[in-house]
Amino acid sequence: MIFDKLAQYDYEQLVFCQDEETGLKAIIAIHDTTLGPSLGGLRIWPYQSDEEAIIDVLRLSRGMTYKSAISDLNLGGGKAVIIGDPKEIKSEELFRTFGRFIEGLNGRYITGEDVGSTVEDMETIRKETKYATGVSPELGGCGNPSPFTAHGVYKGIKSAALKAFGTDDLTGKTIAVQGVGNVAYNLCRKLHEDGANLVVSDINKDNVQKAVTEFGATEVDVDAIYDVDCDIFAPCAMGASINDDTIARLKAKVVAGAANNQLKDARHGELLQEKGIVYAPDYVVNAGGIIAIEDALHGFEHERAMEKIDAIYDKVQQIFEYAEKENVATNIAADRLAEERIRKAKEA
Ligand SMILES: NC(=O)C1=CN([C@@H]2O[C@H](COP(=O)(O)OP(=O)(O)OC[C@H]3O[C@@H](n4cnc5c(N)ncnc54)[C@H](O)[C@@H]3O)[C@@H](O)[C@H]2O)C=CC1
Ligand SMILES: CC(C)CC(=O)C(=O)O
Repeated sequence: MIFDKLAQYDYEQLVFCQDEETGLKAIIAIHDTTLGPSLGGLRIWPYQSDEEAIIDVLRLSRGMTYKSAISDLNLGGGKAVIIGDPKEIKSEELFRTFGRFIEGLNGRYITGEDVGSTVEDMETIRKETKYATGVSPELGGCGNPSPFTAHGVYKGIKSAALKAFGTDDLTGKTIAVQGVGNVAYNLCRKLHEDGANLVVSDINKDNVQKAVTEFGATEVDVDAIYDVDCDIFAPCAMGASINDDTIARLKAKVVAGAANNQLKDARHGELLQEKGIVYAPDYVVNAGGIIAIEDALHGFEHERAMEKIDAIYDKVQQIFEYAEKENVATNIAADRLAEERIRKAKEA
């Protein structure tokens, strides 16, 4: 059954890591290393079952293959999950044990931050392996990738706004932001500075309060975010938030945000298109973090990284043009362009 899952999207490797003493239960998924070593963050999450964790890490690792391919990075797709509540499970020894598992893969998988993991955690893992990124500038890293991701998402939102509204000026636009964690906090600051009206939801009330106080955001209940009368919907929490139920409720003309795997299934990109909603594919607009991390692999230069992240704006336009020309939904257009790059690399 596991092999059927791996064969479905041609995953290379799935690694289960267990350590009784520290309580470590981790899974590393390596989807594709055609373009280079697999790189993707570590998610720490209290999955309800092993099955749920496997599905998440597989979906996330495949997304990383496409993200690096479309972003012109020489990296493959991988991701890791640790099963557990990040507020309870963390310890130096747990991360060091995990680091030794990564070291055992000899560079086939490089880790970084995702939901539940921090710069400090990466630095602990780094004590056991050099294949841990997103570490502080003193250690040669780019630091927390979230502000870089936020910058790319901001550029992606503007690019999608140009397509939907004929202008990328966000002044007076109402933007509903689902989840105001590390990435969305930085994103909200930029949107607020541009004069957008923010409506936010989060299961974490402290995060909501910060956005309300600092950016004048309006709070809505977690489920009510889909019904907000807004111009732009920015999913910045967990995956699969764009599905049959929510698409029917959305009033926005644009969907663009930080979350990985926003579409429950590929067909939901087509449903958005049918509804006249401009969708900026998730892995295109949220690539700022991995672009900064990749830059740091060659000696981090902030300005150079920001320039590469700025290019997300044009990349999104390029995808819209391809989608129009080929008469396909924007998520399909992005997939095809990413797959084309991988195919060419295989043939070379
Ligand atoms: N941190 C990064 O650089 C990157 C993050 N991403 C993706 O962006 C998303 C956000 O990442 P981060 O900001 O780093 O994580 P985070 O954990 O700091 O933020 C996520 C926020 O979403 C909230 N949340 C969870 N479930 C929710 C729900 N049902 N409704 C509303 N809020 C909910 C959490 O309470 C938290 O505040 C994730 O999908 C992540 O995989 C993608 C690329 C890079
Ligand atoms: C290390 C991260 C910024 C890369 C990643 O996992 C992602 O983009 O989702």
